[in-house]
Amino acid sequence: MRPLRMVAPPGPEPLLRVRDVTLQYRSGSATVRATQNVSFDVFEGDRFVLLGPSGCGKSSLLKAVGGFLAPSAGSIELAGRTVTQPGPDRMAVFQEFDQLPPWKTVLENVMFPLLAAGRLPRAEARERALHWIARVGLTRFAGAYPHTLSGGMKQRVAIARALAMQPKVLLMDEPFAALDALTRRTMQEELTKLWEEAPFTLLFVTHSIDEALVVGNGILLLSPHPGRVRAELNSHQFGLASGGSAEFQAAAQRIHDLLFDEAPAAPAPGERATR
Ligand SMILES: Nc1ncnc2c1ncn2[C@@H]1O[C@H](COP(=O)(O)OP(=O)(O)OP(=O)(O)O)[C@@H](O)[C@H]1O
Repeated sequence: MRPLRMVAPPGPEPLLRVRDVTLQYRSGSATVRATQNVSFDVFEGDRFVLLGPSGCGKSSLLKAVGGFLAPSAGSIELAGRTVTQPGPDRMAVFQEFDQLPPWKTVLENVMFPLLAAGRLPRAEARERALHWIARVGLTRFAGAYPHTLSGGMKQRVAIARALAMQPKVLLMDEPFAALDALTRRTMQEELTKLWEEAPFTLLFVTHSIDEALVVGNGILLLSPHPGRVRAELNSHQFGLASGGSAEFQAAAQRIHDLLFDEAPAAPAPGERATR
């Protein structure tokens, strides 16, 4: 299938520029190729989703943007600088609930990166952390330890901790995948609301088509292992309320077909086929 791409409007420079990135792992004498020649741009304030089947290299791409995995070919630039190592300008939220040190309270967890990065003196770090804890609705739990919180609450702490750092880009790797369906929906809603209150730039990995449509304003579809770009779609018209609509269902079906090669990919309005 030929990849589809949005017709790029002339505009500002991308904040994140990923170009022809091939990622591979070496274990002993074997080499595992995770992605091949993947390119995409993320602009400031985008909610950009990487969507694809298990093993297509979504997490590896996020790791590479995070600076934890060097491309074997291609380049990654953030704000015009080549990414070569991790940095506090890229904070990550993972799926695992144990990403919060259990011996630190919610407040201490959110303050920790601010202090470790030397961003703020303690009093200001505390004030900033309390602000973000309030933004995610956990003020009453500021003194609680992670083991006393539900999965959704732990993810909210992780989001507060990341956003308190005011990263250039927030990296989220299937952050809601381990939650029950209702909580997952609530978390998608809360994340979207946080973004609407004060937009940030998001790079979000999921293998749920519905989640991609709700969370993202742009979606990169990746082919199965090793991941190559299959299509890039605009999804800004969808919010949580549109979940059951015919338009939403049609978009979900179209993505499904593109991902699994089950229908000829006639370009939709605003898209064009490229090589
Ligand atoms: N540390 C590693 N060492 C060797 N191979 C790895 C490593 N991490 C990932 N891989 C391989 O790279 C490929 C891409 O993995 P990755 O986790 O990036 O995919 P994914 O799309 O995020 O999958 P999932 O949705 O299942 O998390 C897979 O074949 C995987 O087995």
